[in-house]
Amino acid sequence: MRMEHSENFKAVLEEKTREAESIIAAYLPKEEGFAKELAKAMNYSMTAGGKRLRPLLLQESFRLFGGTGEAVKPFMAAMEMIHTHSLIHDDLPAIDNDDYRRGRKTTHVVFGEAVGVLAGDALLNYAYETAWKAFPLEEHTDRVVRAFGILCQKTGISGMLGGQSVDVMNEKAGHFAIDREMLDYIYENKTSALLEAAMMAGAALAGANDDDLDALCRIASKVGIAFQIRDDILDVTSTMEELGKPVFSDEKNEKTTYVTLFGTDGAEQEVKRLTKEAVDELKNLSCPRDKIFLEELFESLTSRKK
Ligand SMILES: CC(C)=CCC/C(C)=C/COP(=O)(O)OP(=O)(O)O
Ligand SMILES: C=C(C)CCOP(=O)(O)OP(=O)(O)O
Repeated sequence: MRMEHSENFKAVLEEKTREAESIIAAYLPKEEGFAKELAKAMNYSMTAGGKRLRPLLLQESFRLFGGTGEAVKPFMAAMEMIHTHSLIHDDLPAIDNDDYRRGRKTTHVVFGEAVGVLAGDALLNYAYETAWKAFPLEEHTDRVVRAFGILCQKTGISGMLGGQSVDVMNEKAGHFAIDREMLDYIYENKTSALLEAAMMAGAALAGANDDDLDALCRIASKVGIAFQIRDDILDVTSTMEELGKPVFSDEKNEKTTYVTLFGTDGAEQEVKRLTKEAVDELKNLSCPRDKIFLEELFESLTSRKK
């Protein structure tokens, strides 16, 4: 049976999301000068809302390992910039060709395709420029170096971009052309890699050791795959009003997903199994602070309605 979320969890989540929003807002590029249109396009999607999951995970694992200080803030903003870059590019005509995201017309629809491509690129680059601002904020600069390396590695060919490149092949292949091993590679990389980056970078900034980082990587990997499978399920069961993005997008692009391979019930079973494994491993993780919020967050994410 799924855990019912406490009223307290909902209130704490809202408060933490609001805090993440204000931290992100403080690092957005200024809309001025000749490149004003580019900054506007970058900020258009960054300010459209969204769950702010990756900054929340980063902040929470920083807290779990007793992190203090300000260096976590630019990293939180950087995580959301990387994620938002990925959404802007994912929606482009050359990839999913979707017109709505976060309840608004997509960036390329509003600003044109060229500015859409550039806004995605600029956000990815600005993410590193932003994370770099953590150096003067933390006296243990080795921690910042480590977190920075994690961000770079999990975003590129050995992470998100590697996964997305195979997902693009998936789109061209038609239903059932992709087997489970390849699908797991796609989900592990296009989706889990950023959750892993968030949890590992947060813990690295707090001074966690290699074993802790490995454990967080395994946990975030499972949560990420479950999160992506839930996204597949919502694509065929929810509505555009609820999600703020088009439904049946996977079908339109003839993508193989957990739903096409195993049906909605089979996909649900996988979400439950992965969530349980992630929560169990989190319970076994030894860290100085309580893990209750994170456990409830995992449960809420994988059973989410949007
Ligand atoms: C570098 C790029 C472009 C990365 C994209 C990463 C990603 C997880 C996109 C969303 O996947 P999706 O297409 O399954 O989800 P949605 O339903 O949100 O479009
Ligand atoms: C990985 C996937 C499924 C892309 C959407 O991510 P989110 O569902 O976290 O999107 P926002 O809330 O940030 O808009």
